[in-house]
Amino acid sequence: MNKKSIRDINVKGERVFCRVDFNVPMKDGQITDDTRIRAALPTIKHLVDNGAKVLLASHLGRPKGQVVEELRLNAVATRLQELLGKDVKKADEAYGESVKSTVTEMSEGDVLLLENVRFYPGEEKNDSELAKAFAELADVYVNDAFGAAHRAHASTEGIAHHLPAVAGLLMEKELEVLGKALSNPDRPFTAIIGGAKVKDKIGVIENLLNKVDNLIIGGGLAYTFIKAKGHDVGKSLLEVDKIDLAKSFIEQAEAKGVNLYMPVDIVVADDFSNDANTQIVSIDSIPSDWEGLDCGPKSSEIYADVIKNSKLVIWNGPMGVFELDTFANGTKAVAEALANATDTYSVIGGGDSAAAVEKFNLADKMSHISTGGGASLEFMEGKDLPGVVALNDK
Ligand SMILES: Nc1ncnc2c1ncn2[C@@H]1O[C@H](COP(=O)(O)OP(=O)(O)OP(=O)(O)O)[C@@H](O)[C@H]1O
Ligand SMILES: O=C(O)[C@H](O)COP(=O)(O)O
Repeated sequence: MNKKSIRDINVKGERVFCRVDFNVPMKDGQITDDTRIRAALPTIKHLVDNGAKVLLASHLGRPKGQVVEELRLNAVATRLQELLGKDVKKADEAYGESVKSTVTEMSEGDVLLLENVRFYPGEEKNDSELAKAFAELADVYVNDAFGAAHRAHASTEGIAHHLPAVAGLLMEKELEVLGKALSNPDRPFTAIIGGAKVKDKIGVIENLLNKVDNLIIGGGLAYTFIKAKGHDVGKSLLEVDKIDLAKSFIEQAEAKGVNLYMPVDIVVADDFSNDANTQIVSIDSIPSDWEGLDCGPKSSEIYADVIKNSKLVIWNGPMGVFELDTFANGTKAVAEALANATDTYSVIGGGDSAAAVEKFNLADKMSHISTGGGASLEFMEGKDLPGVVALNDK
């Protein structure tokens, strides 16, 4: 990474404004998955152990520039305090006079969690006044929020123009793993792209077609490819306006010598529910009033074989509607193949693929699970992430 990190600077006695991504899933005021808080601990501990006064800032949800009581960071502060094993103070604002006076009273090694930065309209507008107000609280800016690095917001981008700005350890690790995969991959290199729609994955397929040896297409987007091959898809998810694009991806793969794998069989259902009637059919015989909701067992076997013979696999997007157990087998088979492939370095793009490996209790068997859904997708598309670009070069 050509950006400075907290390892390159001395933080003793410094007030550090550290942007983290504590955008954790919540239900009835309780955190249902604290992975993102755990992932930020190495950076927070580094800052604490090296005598910084640590101000943590994060968004939670999408409150759209106003205070939403359920989206306060109080539960996050409590969980962080448990995980860190030391006091974490929580401010009810993210900047301003009362926060400033709290910061004045901080000692080296103290941790203060600021309020949800998206309570302020200036955050998502990347308002320079708000960025300055955040910067006034601190001497140094650290960005450890890889999950929000694709957003050019006041606390992820704007503030970096007003303070010395470096990456945290999580940010550094994410960029290192994903960066190596895209620039200098161990081969054979396989990408597995699933999820709902072609539309959301155009950029990533385009970019990866120039880099991978194998491309596996699954999930809802596979049906547009199956249609492009000339088969009827019944009531399955189909993006009519993307059929030509799918055709061109199939042609490009051939021209570039990329092995393109699509489902050979699928699980079709007469209803989008766990109790639907289902059957396994070959892709050339999808019944007209049924919809495909998962890859079939033959497809899973082929995919598992490709995975086993790969040195590096990047996975983004589930193979079927894994949230419903009836249609989770294809996604589970891919997760299990990755878990069993001990010579394969497995990188899980965040979002639903990360949720799927958690659901199947296989998270600890993966080499790297990204904390960023949208951010890892944009990175894999080859886009610059504004929250990274704004940091100081080495
Ligand atoms: N055959 C299918 N028909 C309809 N929906 C499907 C099908 N296969 C997968 N899905 C749905 O696609 C959704 C995931 O799609 P999405 O494109 O958001 O994936 P992702 O990129 O992993 O997620 P994120 O955007 O959170 O990173 C899941 O909710 C899943 O149920
Ligand atoms: O959950 C995420 O992907 C990040 O925290 C970014 O959240 P956002 O999509 O609301 O900007």
